[in-house]
Amino acid sequence: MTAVTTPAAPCAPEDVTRVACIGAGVIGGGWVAHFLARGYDVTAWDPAPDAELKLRRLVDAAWPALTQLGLADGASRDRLTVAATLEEAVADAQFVQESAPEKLELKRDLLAQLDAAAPAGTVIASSTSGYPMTDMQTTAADPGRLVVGHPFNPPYLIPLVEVVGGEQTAEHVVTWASRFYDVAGKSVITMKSEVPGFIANRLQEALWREALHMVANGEATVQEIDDSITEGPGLRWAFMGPMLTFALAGGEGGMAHMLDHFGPSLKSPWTRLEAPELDKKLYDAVVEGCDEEAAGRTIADLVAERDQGVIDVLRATGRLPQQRAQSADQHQEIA
Ligand SMILES: NC(=O)C1=CN([C@@H]2O[C@H](COP(=O)(O)OP(=O)(O)OC[C@H]3O[C@@H](n4cnc5c(N)ncnc54)[C@H](O)[C@@H]3O)[C@@H](O)[C@H]2O)C=CC1
Ligand SMILES: C[N+](C)(C)CC(=O)CC(=O)[O-]
Repeated sequence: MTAVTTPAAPCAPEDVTRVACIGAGVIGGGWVAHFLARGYDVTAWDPAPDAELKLRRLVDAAWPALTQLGLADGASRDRLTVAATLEEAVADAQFVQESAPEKLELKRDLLAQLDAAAPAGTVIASSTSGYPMTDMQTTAADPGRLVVGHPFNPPYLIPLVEVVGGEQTAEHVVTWASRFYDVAGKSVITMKSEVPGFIANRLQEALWREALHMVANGEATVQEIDDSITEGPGLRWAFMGPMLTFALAGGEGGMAHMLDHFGPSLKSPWTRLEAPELDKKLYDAVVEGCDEEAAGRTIADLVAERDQGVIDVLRATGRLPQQRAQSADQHQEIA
């Protein structure tokens, strides 16, 4: 990384009070809800004519879940402003989160525009699901302040953010962004190098590719694929990742025995490496399978069900923000 002329951020991550969210769809709207619930003043901008209506609807739908999680002091939906222009949105922002459509040219142009409009040094993060920042920062005057902050849907409930800079990102910007997300209540993985898809999407993509192969070949239905995860490995993955889970598959011998025992089967023809053609037949099969599985539940019903499910899992595994704070206090008392 080349830390060149990028100035320091206008304030420390702990002192940020004003955040701008650019692009207010599924993810941008989710970020808005998260930052409002954590007590920030949020200014949003989105070029779609109905964006404000949809954004306020999304925030209203998320608010009951956020209230259950525990709102920060002073948190209020009234602290959301929807700006008329991009320039107005970022004019006095202390942090900018970009969540526009996943199109490389659009991201390049938008990040350059944001760089031109935001106060010098303000860190600008992209929610991109997989573009390396190196490919997106090519036209900005100060590429050093651009960094990836990849969230998970919905950003107001799923803690993880993957932070990674591009070749031209200043190192102090990566550090600042990671600390800021941490202060803002997220769980941060700061990656040392750029990997397309980062860590989690690379893993999810492999699973997704195999699921599509099975649907395309009539080997499993959409419902069976979902059940195979929610009734199986998904239950373990909520609190123990695939590595440690498999270490337990080796019994007393742990991962070493697991590798000796099952390692050779990695060469068995279980996976199909190439992505399947997403032709009309497969497209329709996946869409219809999801409709069948939803069995009349609307997207709003499913969002509410998912939100409650995530909260229940966080609560059951001691990871609600108030539970984390309590356990930190207990550790301090013991020490
Ligand atoms: N949907 C998901 O599950 C996740 C998406 N992401 C990433 O978040 C970003 C946004 O994705 P979604 O929210 O799903 O898309 P979306 O389609 O729901 O929202 C995109 C929003 O950007 C607005 N927009 C269009 N042109 C724009 C421009 N030039 N400047 C600013 N806003 C513009 C649209 O009006 C729309 O409201 C993408 O980079 C995506 O890869 C990241 C994690 C998860
Ligand atoms: C579907 N997606 C690739 C945009 C998903 C993500 O990027 C993360 C998530 O929420 O799973």
